[in-house]
Amino acid sequence: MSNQQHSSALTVEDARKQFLQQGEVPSGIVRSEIEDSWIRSLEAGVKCESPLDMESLSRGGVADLKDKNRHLIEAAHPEVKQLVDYFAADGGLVMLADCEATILGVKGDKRHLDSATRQALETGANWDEQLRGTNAVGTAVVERSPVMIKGHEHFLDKVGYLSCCSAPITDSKGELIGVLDLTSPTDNRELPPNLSLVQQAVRSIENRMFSGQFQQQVVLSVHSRPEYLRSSWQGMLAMELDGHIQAVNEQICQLLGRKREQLVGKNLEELFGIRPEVLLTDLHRKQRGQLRTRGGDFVCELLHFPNSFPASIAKTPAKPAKAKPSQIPLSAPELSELAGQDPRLKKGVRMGSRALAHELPVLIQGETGTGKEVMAKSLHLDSRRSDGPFVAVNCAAIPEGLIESELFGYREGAFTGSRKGGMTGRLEQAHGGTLFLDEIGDMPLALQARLLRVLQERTIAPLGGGDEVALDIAVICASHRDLKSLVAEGAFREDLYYRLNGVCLRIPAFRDRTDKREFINGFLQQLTPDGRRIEIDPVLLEDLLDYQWPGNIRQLETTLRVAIAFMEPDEAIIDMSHISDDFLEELNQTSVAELPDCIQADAIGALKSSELVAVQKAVDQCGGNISAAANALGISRATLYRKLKQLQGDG
Ligand SMILES: Nc1ncnc2c1ncn2[C@@H]1O[C@H](COP(=O)(O)OP(=O)(O)OP(=O)(O)O)[C@@H](O)[C@H]1O
Repeated sequence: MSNQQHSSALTVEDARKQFLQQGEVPSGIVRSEIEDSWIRSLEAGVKCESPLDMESLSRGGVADLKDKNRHLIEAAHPEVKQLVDYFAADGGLVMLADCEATILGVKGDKRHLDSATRQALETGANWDEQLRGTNAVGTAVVERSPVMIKGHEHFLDKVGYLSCCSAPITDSKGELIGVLDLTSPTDNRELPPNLSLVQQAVRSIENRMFSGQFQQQVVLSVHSRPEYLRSSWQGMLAMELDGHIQAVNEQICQLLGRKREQLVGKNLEELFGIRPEVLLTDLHRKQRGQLRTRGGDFVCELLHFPNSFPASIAKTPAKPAKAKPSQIPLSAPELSELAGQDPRLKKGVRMGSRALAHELPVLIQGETGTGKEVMAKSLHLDSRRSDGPFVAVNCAAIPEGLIESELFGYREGAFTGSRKGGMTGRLEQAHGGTLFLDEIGDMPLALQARLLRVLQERTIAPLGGGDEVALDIAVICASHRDLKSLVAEGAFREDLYYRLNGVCLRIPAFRDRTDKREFINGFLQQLTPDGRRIEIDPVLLEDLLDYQWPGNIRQLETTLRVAIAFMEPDEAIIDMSHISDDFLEELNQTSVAELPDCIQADAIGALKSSELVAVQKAVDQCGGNISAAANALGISRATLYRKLKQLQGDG
């Protein structure tokens, strides 16, 4: 009988016994990673027959452990919850461990476990491979890769009835920070632990932590296929506004076929041949950008843009907000500053502030990026509730199935999978302060009725019953959609519309503001990092004033920030050279589009045929007067300026 035939008749348990007796693992029975782990376990002196006695941590010890790993625990919460919902009903457990294989939390159905295992899987128990031998959590820590350990592949006899899958969780530097694990009894044929499920959950956790860590940077979602953008398979890249790459996730390294150190510290342009301001303008205007490499093309979307408010204009409440000690103090401009010099806005701000003072709700309407949320914050900070919390809920961003519990909260045991201790809803969190309901037009109809009742009665009854809680809140709502039309279409309750619409404050689109020039100049100073005095070239400023600004102040902010980032330290004037080609193109289109058709055709034709020579000639003929030359050529000053730059570059 050949060795191979002999060994294939062996069970994993036999193979392990044989290994322990003879010091060699019979071939063909277990995977090489199990064999390696058995050898390590033996060398560490672990005994297969050892009991599962675990030293349990004191309460203080558990609290310290959780505190040390709180970012991981918080980031993993949604995936742990989802896996528990999916997995626990069939006897599965979901575990989170730290980077040393110490359990941070176990959720799910423990009925299938014997009492020793139950105790060994408490928070604080350590599953280091050196102590417990081959096990999914401990072995994943050693291997730094996902592992599945089935039945008697475990080194300890006592856990031979379990099957487990673990995947390591790493931070933005690729360092191990924890392990996620799915465990169930081996005889569970319904839902055996699934390695790809754990890996997918881990990618989502890592991506969430990545986004949270780079609040002051631009964060991009990158993939070769657009359908994978913003998914757990997305590549992620965090960079400064000048394109300096701060961090990348593992997926982008795999997509690009590069190591982390070949990407971090490099410049976007160096890697992808695109200037950051060009990419950012694309992302802003078209929501999507393209990154080209020799290995192929990638698409990207903007996940995060650096936090907007410059400290210089931030108004911070005198006393810290009550909501949570760790909360970042709310900042927003003074109301007078916000209104600027636009008479409609000034009136709106005055009315909004009075409405809140008289306990009336405020409805803010305006196009996207006009500053509805900023306005809500400023109104709150100006109100008598400024010391209380400001709680913002974006009704469009919360999945329909979650919005009810998110808003109204629930009591413990309200439904299967509900959190222990229940959850305080956002309405209750806003008690003593202001509730800001953004994109209220997207609230499902069924919930509109519930919200109406809360606003009428000023009390709230969380899901799952219990006492009603009195609410003292100011309510500000916002929508970029016309709520009146939604009412007419039957998509928004009329009674709620009238209840919310104490005062309707319409923020004008930026292009319609009468104080654009002052606003741009003032805003520029606020955005300038070190108090440097910066001006905009008068030719460029005129073009900016003529532009339509479909993304309103948000788009203006990006444009100015990008321009500032591209100024040399000794430059004091922003001109066309600091503006991306794409955005210049748009400025031109606006200008050319304003010309009569025949002149437009002439201008474009002239430009294409005679090119730069004609440009130089026109400028010379006009004695160097750019505006006059642009007029003569029938093109905008922006285009002319760019052509001149090209000429100078060529010369
Ligand atoms: N008056 C202002 N002064 C300075 N910055 C502003 C002002 N108004 C808005 N912004 C900036 O513009 C951006 C968009 O503002 P905000 O999110 O309040 O707009 P919004 O109307 O609520 O947008 P959306 O409808 O897309 O949610 C933010 O980055 C904000 O900092």
